[in-house]
Amino acid sequence: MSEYLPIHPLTKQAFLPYGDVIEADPSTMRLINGGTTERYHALAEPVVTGEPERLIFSIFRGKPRAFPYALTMMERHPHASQSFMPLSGRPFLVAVSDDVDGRPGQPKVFLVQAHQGVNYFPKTWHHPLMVLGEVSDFLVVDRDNTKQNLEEQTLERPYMIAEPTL
Ligand SMILES: NC(=O)N[C@@H](O)C(=O)O
Ligand code: NI
Repeated sequence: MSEYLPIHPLTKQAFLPYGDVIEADPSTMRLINGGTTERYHALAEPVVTGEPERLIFSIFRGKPRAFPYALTMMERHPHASQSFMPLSGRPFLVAVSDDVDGRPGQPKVFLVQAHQGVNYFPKTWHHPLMVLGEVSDFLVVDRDNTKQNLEEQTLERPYMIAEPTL
């Protein structure tokens, strides 16, 4: 029987080794436009290395995952960050791993609230988008020419995720 992984709330601190949390953090807020707009400044920094140094915006329309869900693989993007910001007002799941001699270690699972997004650092092992409940759209910033920026690895053993209580 595969091990069930706990689902953690997403916090900046907990996600620090893996990427940025994109949310309206009051400590980053600056009033602009004559006080009519709150700018939550520099929440994450998209990065790209290696030709073509081209970051693009895309929309991912993801289908919901069925639970209990088996994590059997992880991926990473060596040459760029990758960010996901929910557009459909629903939470989603992310799973990330430390790198262990070039392979993904045991995944950590986080519940991302509808007002939060994530920006994976380059080379962060993560599972492809995991949507909850209904088809959901996400604004994605990552590197063009994804085929040369994708490394996938099967996990040494599968891990299970139970359906999160929202
Ligand atoms: N392959 C692709 O564009 N998507 C994945 O990178 C993902 O993290 O969902
Ligand atoms: Ni990815």
